[in-house]
Amino acid sequence: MDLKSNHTPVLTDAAPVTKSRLGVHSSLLPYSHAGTTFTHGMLLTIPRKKTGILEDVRSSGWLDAMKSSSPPARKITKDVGHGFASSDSETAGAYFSWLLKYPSALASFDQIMNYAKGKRIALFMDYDGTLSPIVDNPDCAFMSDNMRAAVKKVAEYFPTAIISGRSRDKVYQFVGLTELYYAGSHGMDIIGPVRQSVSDNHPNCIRSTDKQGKEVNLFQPAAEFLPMINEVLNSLEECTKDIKGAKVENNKFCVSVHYRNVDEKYWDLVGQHVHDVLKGYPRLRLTHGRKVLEIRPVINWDKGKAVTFLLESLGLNNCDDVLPIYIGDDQTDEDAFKVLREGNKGYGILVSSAPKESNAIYSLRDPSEVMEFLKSLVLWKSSTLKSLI
Ligand SMILES: O=P(O)(O)OC[C@H]1O[C@H](O[C@H]2O[C@H](CO)[C@@H](O)[C@H](O)[C@H]2O)[C@H](O)[C@@H](O)[C@@H]1O
Repeated sequence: MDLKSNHTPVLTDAAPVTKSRLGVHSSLLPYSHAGTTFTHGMLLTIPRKKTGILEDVRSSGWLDAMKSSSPPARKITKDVGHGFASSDSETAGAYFSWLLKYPSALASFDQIMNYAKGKRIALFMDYDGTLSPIVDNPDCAFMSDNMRAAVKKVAEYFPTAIISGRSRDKVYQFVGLTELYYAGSHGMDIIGPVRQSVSDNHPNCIRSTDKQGKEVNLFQPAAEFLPMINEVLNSLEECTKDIKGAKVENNKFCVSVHYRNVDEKYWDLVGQHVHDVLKGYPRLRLTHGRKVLEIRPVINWDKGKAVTFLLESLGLNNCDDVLPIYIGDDQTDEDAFKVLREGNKGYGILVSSAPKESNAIYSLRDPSEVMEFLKSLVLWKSSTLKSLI
């Protein structure tokens, strides 16, 4: 099948951020959210990425989007006494104001658990920037042993899945835990438990076996794009090979073009090459991640749909006694936050050390806070279970 045609490729952010919070049931909102109004002086200016038709790199403003796509590593510095170094009090002030809108999931832990009482929690997490810190070399984004132990423990108590932009195999190599469910390629490659109703509803869902020989449902809604993705991967590798620091990553149903290690004066060149290659592939689209351009098939599927798919596979979708929690740091995670927010289903938790607009309800500053949150979930659950004995 020839998937090419002559339309203009579209440059999109993964999810437009809904500004209104009224769609969220008040019982799900932290106290400071219900009808949040920022008083004068507390207003934040949060940089938004540009969206639009992919035109010329320099004229369309998407070079700006490339520039603003990842907060500097240490924008907010911790200090033992009050949490921030005094030298950056303005940044710290902006962060604290932002926390009023996206309260810390650690500080609000009791409130979250209050809502979770009597409910079954299902946990979904992104990988890069959530379970592992952002590093310069994508091949070295290792998870710490402590984080692995925390994820392993949490998965003993709650159904847990990782939904990553990476290939499913790659994220499994990094995490190495058999007790989780994995979705790669931004949710376009999912292994979930066998459930007949799910395979009946999704034509591309087939019965398969996982690495341990266990029967599973394998769902790859973009399978037909594989030859096209491989073609684009080769072209992108070829045209960026002379740009120092550029790296093209094969994420199976998606391709990432990293420019984190490219001298800023060549970023537009990276963007222009991606643009030129994509001109011939209108059925592929481009999104911005953290110092990365992500190319993926134009299909009606994203991390939000992957969450719903996994909930269905686990027999947990549309159940009043289920509380899904999704933790992620990147633009593509917004789709998942949105699904939970709009369906009044559960909590999105944004991992960010810098203020940014999000569909999440809570926030955590960095992967170390994610680990604390996971440990707190385990403690809460084990003490709840003990109290029942
Ligand atoms: O959905 P995710 O699991 O968050 O995947 C999004 C991208 O993550 C990776 O890139 C990011 O992390 C790298 C390692 O820390 C970093 O070097 C890079 O700058 C970040 O953008 C992954 O390598 C990409 O393929 C994913 O698209």
